[in-house]
Amino acid sequence: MGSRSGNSSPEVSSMENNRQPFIIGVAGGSASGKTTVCDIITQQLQGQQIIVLSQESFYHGLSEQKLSRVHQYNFDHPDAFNTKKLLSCLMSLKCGNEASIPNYDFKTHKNVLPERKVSPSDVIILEGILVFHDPRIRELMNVKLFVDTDADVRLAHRIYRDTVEKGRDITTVLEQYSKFVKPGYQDFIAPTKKYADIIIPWGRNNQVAIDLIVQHIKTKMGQHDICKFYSNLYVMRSTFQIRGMLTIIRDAYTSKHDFVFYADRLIRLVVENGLGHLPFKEKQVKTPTSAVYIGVEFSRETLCGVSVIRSGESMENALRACCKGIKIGKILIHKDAGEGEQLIYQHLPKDIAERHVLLLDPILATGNSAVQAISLLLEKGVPESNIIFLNLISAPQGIDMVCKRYPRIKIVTAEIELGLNENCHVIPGMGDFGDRYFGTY
Ligand SMILES: O=P(O)(O)OC[C@H]1O[C@H](OP(=O)(O)OP(=O)(O)O)[C@H](O)[C@@H]1O
Repeated sequence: MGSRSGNSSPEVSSMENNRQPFIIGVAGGSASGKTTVCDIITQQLQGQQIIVLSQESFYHGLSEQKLSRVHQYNFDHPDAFNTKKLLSCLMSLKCGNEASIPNYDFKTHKNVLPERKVSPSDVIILEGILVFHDPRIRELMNVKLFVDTDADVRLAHRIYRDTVEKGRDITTVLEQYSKFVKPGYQDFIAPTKKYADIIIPWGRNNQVAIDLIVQHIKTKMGQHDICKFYSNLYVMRSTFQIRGMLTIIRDAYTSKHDFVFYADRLIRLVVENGLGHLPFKEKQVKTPTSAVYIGVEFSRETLCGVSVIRSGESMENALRACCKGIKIGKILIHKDAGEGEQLIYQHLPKDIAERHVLLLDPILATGNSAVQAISLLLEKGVPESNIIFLNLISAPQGIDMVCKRYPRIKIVTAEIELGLNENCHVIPGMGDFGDRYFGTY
């Protein structure tokens, strides 16, 4: 039983990873304004190659029998869509290959040939009433938006669209609405709202919501791009819990007590995540039901922590809680505007060269402190590949500096920042972490 890398993230080669597009899902009820949202996003993401796919292209063509009773056909049910085909097209584009998109004709309700050939692009926007319904499709999306429009507004849009623009008669439109559209929304579409990263309360002039969405997408795209570039950078999978905690500790008005509480919770998650990158050995145990469980075992003797004083010390408790009795060394780096960073204190385990090192510092800004700390560890004989740098937030500039200089160390972070301001402070950041955590402001 050999020792293996316990990397929990999917291993994707950087070549494959480099071609992966950024996928935005836009869901919402019929006539909710999805197309307008897609248009605005497309306009604002200038400079990117963007393709917009509509779930409607993936409607199953109707047989003659179904066509003869087309008014009885439920176009608002998940089974109306060829989800298998949609999944294969998205997978193909995600892997950097061309995809063949069906050509659904709304007049004849048939798929007509030829299919539309779509080339891989930087961004794919997939819009449709039920694009969040299938978990496999949701899983492929980098950002999920739900356009939340009041039912009466949606109905009014739909009546206008179907009568004025499509020439249908009002009685049929209303019948279809009460029989299929409304129940379809309640049964299948509204329940997918919970999967959205952002719920857009829609109105024609909702500029604030749009600005926020575009900023969020740009941030996520920045993260996506930098992750594509550096295969040794691991950004924790974002959940509402994690974003909620980050929202609290980024908020300038959060009390010291809450700051410490939520920073500790997040730090614990980052530490657990970092531990997932350590080597492990397979281990079999017998369970109380006398069954055999084939698990894994980590070797604690070959591990230590090193905190960068002072903010890094806030991460020590979490590491101790996860690894009882772990040795933790310390490094103090003094920042001097004139002379740059200087190492002024170090206390490290004597046998550090034989250990895997979890380097602790909650903020990666310019990367200067991290470079000082890492170069000391290398001087002490720690192999570069044995260093895992754990932090809460990382600026792209710091990531660039560390990853370029030390391509074999791993960085585990909860979120990537927009950048640095003129004072080299992380933006949006969370202020001076040490001051807020230790209450020294
Ligand atoms: O990537 P860099 O540009 O080097 O900046 C990151 C450093 O800045 C912060 O420490 P700070 O100087 O605020 O000291 P403190 O931890 O003592 O508060 C942080 O904890 C890092 O150590």
